[in-house]
Amino acid sequence: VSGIDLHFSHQSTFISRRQNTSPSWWSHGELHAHLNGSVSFSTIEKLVARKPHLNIEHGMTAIRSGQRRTLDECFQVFKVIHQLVDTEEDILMVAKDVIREFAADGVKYLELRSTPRKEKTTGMTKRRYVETVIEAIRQCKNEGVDIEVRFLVAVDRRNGAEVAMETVKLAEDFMLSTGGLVVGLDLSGDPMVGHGRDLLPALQKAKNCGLKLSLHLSEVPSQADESELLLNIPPDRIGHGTFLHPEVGGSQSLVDKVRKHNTPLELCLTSNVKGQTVSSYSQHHFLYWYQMGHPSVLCTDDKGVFCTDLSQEYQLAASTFNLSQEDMWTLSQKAIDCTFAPDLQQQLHQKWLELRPTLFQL
Ligand SMILES: CC(C)=CCNc1ncnc2c1ncn2[C@@H]1O[C@H](COP(=O)(O)O)[C@@H](O)[C@H]1O
Ligand SMILES: [Zn+2]
Repeated sequence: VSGIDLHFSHQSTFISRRQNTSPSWWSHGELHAHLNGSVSFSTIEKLVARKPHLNIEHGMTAIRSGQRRTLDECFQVFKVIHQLVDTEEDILMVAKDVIREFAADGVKYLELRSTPRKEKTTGMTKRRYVETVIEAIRQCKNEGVDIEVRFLVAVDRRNGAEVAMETVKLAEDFMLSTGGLVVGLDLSGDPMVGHGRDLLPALQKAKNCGLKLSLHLSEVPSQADESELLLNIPPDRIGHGTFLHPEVGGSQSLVDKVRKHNTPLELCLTSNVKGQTVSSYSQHHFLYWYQMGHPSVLCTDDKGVFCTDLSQEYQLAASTFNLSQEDMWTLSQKAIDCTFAPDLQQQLHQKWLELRPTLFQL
């Protein structure tokens, strides 16, 4: 059975089971979600209706079950979505929809990340971009959506050192002015473009001013030197880390650095399989790190683009690696210790314990 077949069959199991039970599977913390990659089908439809002249169809914004794309093709998808999301109204709608959808999936703690964008044609500035996401988080809170949301400002590696430094300053301003809603900085973007050495001063500055750092590292095989360098900062979490270990062309020295600092990994099964950096679910590096007892957190990456959600990622991990409900519960519980909101951790642990009995009735 190929990974994709597995994916498909689990999706049906997941849907039929979910109809009869509480929406919460193992209680969820989502720590790696790019805002514009998380836009659902129904939100895309609303955006397309607002901008019919763009002639964008849903097939251009999502990679369905059974489909795989090269990394390059995946990054083209983000360009299409960015065309659809280019005003403050769009950002507000997209962010609120994404937050509500994670909540409906049972996610109780969400760290969203997004790259501030300036759009000349609509007058949107990077500052207004971040303010609008913060506004969406506040509105959801006021509307009683049952989820805690924090925000990471993202640096797109393609834009170079100067933009990275500006983004860090913006993130620092918002960290200080939002009462703790902005908690960190993400480094993402096409891993084939740019080099982390140029971004080191900006990342270092972010760390020094108290922003937590989550860096996409070794997402492709050619990044070993960059990872050596960036792991010295050290980051507070690692996105993907697909090619860190020696068996896939990384090195023991990289693994040792990650282990020395006990740096948690954010692992996104569907994203890596559909983006073809991992050949099948069973080959995913989740197993390598999980067997080592290293902190590993299941995440969606881009739930809209990859047509998944966090429950489905947990279900995939459980069936692919033969994990029990108790294992999954522990995995979900340990994710709490990896969040960038230490002020919430005690409260989240309490919430997870309260939800536990309902989860084991499945
Ligand atoms: C192509 C592929 C397999 C994607 C998954 N892996 C990724 N690797 C690096 N950066 C990413 C990935 N997914 C999303 N992003 C970043 O998130 C952005 C979209 O969300 P946003 O506009 O920042 O709100 C993309 O433009 C890109 O900068
Ligand atoms: Zn990512």
